[in-house]
Amino acid sequence: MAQRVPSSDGGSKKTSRVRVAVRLRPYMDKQDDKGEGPCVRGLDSQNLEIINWRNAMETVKYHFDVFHGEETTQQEVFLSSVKPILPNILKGQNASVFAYGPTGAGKTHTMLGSSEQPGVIPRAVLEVFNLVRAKEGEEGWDYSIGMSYLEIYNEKVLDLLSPNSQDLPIREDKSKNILIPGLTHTAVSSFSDFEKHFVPATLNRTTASTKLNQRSSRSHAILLIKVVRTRQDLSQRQQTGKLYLVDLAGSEDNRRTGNQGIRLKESGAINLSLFTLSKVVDSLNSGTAVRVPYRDSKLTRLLQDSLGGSAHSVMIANIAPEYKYYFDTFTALNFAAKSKLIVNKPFTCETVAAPVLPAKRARAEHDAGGSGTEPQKKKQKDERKSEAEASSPSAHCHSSAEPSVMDRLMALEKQILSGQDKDSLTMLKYVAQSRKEIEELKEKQREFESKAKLFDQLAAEKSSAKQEPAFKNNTAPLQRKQSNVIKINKQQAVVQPLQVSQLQPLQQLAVVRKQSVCVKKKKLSDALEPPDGKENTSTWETQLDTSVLEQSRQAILTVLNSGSLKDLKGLQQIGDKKAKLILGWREIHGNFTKLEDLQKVEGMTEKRFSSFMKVRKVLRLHSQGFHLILRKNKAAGIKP
Ligand SMILES: Nc1ncnc2c1ncn2[C@@H]1O[C@H](COP(=O)(O)OP(=O)(O)OP(=O)(O)O)[C@@H](O)[C@H]1O
Repeated sequence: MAQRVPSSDGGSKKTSRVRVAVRLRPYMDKQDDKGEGPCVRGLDSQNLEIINWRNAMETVKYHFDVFHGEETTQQEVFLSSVKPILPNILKGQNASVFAYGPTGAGKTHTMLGSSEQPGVIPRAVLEVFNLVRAKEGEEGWDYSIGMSYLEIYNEKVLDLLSPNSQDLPIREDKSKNILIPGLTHTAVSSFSDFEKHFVPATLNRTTASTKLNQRSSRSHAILLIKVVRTRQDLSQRQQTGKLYLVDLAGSEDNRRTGNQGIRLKESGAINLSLFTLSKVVDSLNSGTAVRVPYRDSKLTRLLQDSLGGSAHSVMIANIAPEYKYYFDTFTALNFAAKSKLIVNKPFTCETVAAPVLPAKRARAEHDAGGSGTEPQKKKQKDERKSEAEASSPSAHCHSSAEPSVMDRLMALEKQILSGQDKDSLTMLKYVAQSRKEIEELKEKQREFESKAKLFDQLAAEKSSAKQEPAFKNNTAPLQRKQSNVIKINKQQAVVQPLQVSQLQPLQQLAVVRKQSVCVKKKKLSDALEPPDGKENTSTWETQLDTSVLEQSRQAILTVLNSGSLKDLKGLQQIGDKKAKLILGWREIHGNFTKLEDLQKVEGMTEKRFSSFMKVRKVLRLHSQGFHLILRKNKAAGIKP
């Protein structure tokens, strides 16, 4: 059985963190039915800015390992973000590349691409074959390559190489390797052999048309490439390196996708697993969590040995520039900003087995992933050799569904082999930059807080003075174009607080309290709002049961920390805008530790906060008073 052993090249001592690249897809006019222009744009190779949804005159800046702008080619994405991690697989280490982002933002384009523009998957697999070919015979190792391909659809693990299979279980062995018993693992001897299996299997992936994407991926597609290297001497040492290439399903806002029925169910499963992924990222990020919730979704369970644990990971967060993707883009950027702080510890997955009889050996290999018997391996090796020897593209003729892919990849291969990989130096820079980036994140947080203060001041003074943009660029400021449709929507979105109807019974309550509890003969509303406008808590708050108050505070705190947009809007005096502000604050700062933290949320002035608290207390009084009325009426024989 494969075991984790310290990497001979010292890999276990080094740490490598998840590299985060952000890719902005080109602006697609037809997707922007309101013609509002882009809401996000790149500043340089690592920075981008997005319009601040709280104030369209401002932008929020983000810094990532790499920013791929709209013009970036598939090859550039591969060279800078993926190619550098691939050699680790040949050393028995794990690597993973996953594309994250809202539906329609370009994940499948990035991972799979098209026959004209092949994406990360075909390029990475081709590169693995090239690396193996270059190593073969050297250093006394034999190599074999195998593949599995699966999708997670509605929380079911389905084998794309064997499409009629049932939901497969996910297991973990003693050495914490993730295994999927029953999953097809096919030995592949060449790139064309890989393509023969991969292309038809891709068509088995569950896709459907949604309002936002005509061919939307409804599942997480995970391609596993396993490289097994076996020592040529009698020691039988074997190392297994895994490469996960993951095209995640898009994060979706069902109000925009218009999903219903089965689409809605799929969407629920997609969002749940992505939510768990973000929780896993959060836990890993904080570094303090006792339990990382990998087991809460199939996706995170499967990625367990490639995220936050053992693998060299790259996340490509895909974003779209159209305004209608704004909220998803903002969420994706915040998710990605968290992910870049995860630290992975590379390990080598190696077995040291006693020499075994050929039959037993074949079985052991089958159990470890079906990397093939000795004659099979020889065949693979021969095939790889003959492929290497072949010089003309016609030598690579194959029966795949899309032959042009192969020709283009052959041309690509030549290009890559002759080109210079500038990325190794860049990789070194990232290590030195990590500390700096943490500081920058803190700085960004401080910036947010000072902006929030400024906003409060301005709101308080009701100043009509024009606000300065938060980030000055030489380029024209990024501003949202006016759209009539938006104006109408905004009006529709205004939620009128039900103050009159909910505060109405309070008068009765105050009277009841006066009679039954014998408190000061003072109107409750007077106590809540004394003439000087200051809250006189000592006169009325002390009349309440403090434990009830505390329970109430805790309940609100729970909603603030874990409530959805809808839950937040369910709180009195929290409308759509404020609920979003709270979500935004939570996204950036984490949980509220006490209710008073709410005042840190933009727009939540001291006065507003105090009136928010008053309503809470009033409602609590209301409920206490209501029970008192019931009790009193019951005693007097009055039916409710
Ligand atoms: N960088 C790009 N250059 C050109 N076209 C792109 C780019 N990125 C995406 N597209 C196009 O945008 C559309 C949506 O992209 P894609 O299907 O890859 O999105 P997705 O994020 O995978 O969506 P879903 O999650 O719904 O599957 C496609 O037509 C794709 O060709």
